[in-house]
Amino acid sequence: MSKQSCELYLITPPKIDPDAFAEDLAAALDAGPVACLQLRLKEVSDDEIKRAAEALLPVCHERGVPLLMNDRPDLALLTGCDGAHVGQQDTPYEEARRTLGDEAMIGVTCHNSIHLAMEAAEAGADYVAFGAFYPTETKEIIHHAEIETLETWASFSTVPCVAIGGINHDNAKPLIEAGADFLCVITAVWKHPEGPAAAVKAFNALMAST
Ligand SMILES: Cc1ncc(COP(=O)(O)OP(=O)(O)O)c(N)n1
Ligand SMILES: Cc1ncsc1CCOP(=O)(O)O
Ligand SMILES: [Mg+2]
Repeated sequence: MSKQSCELYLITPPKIDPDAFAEDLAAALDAGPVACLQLRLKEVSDDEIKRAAEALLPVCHERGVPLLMNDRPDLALLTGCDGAHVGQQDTPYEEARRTLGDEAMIGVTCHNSIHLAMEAAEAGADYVAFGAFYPTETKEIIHHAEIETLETWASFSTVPCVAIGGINHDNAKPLIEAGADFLCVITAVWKHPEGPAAAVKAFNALMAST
């Protein structure tokens, strides 16, 4: 079967008990293809992030799923993550690349800006992320993204683009149709009423049929 053109990119819930979450994660990853997981824990100690990475790395790697560290290329290196995601206020892309080396996967937040995305892509980013597309309770949103930005990006760049922000099964289709290579999701997977595995299945069914 050929690979579908849009894939699911998961981020961890904002707060986790690493050992308990490792079980939810295993169930989610076993439910269908997931391209990548990002470990995103804000306002916790480095030790907590390291403990979480230790618990989640084997779950991801046993299933061939790369684990990216949010914000902290230094901790990505220390814990053996496969890469990092950096925002415009975080470690600059070039420094992240120097820290992690050529093989690492590094993504960059570009809000709604083709200009930022071109800078990131020219510098060597593995993907550019646009968002937030829809209202979200996960993060206070300053930058809102338009679906046309995905279309514009997809029309001329071969660097993959990620769509993020309030994405759920009911609002995802236009993002897929606009050319998003990845849908990045938190709430609609981890808080799905039927559980994360059902959510992963439903996203994959939607992406396969769009
Ligand atoms: C895939 C992806 N896209 C965007 C973000 C947001 O990054 P940033 O703007 O640095 O905000 P925080 O996530 O650090 O609060 C992301 N993490 N992942
Ligand atoms: C980290 C981040 N960056 C832009 S929106 C967002 C949160 C996405 O979470 P959710 O899928 O719960 O809306
Ligand atoms: Mg950040």
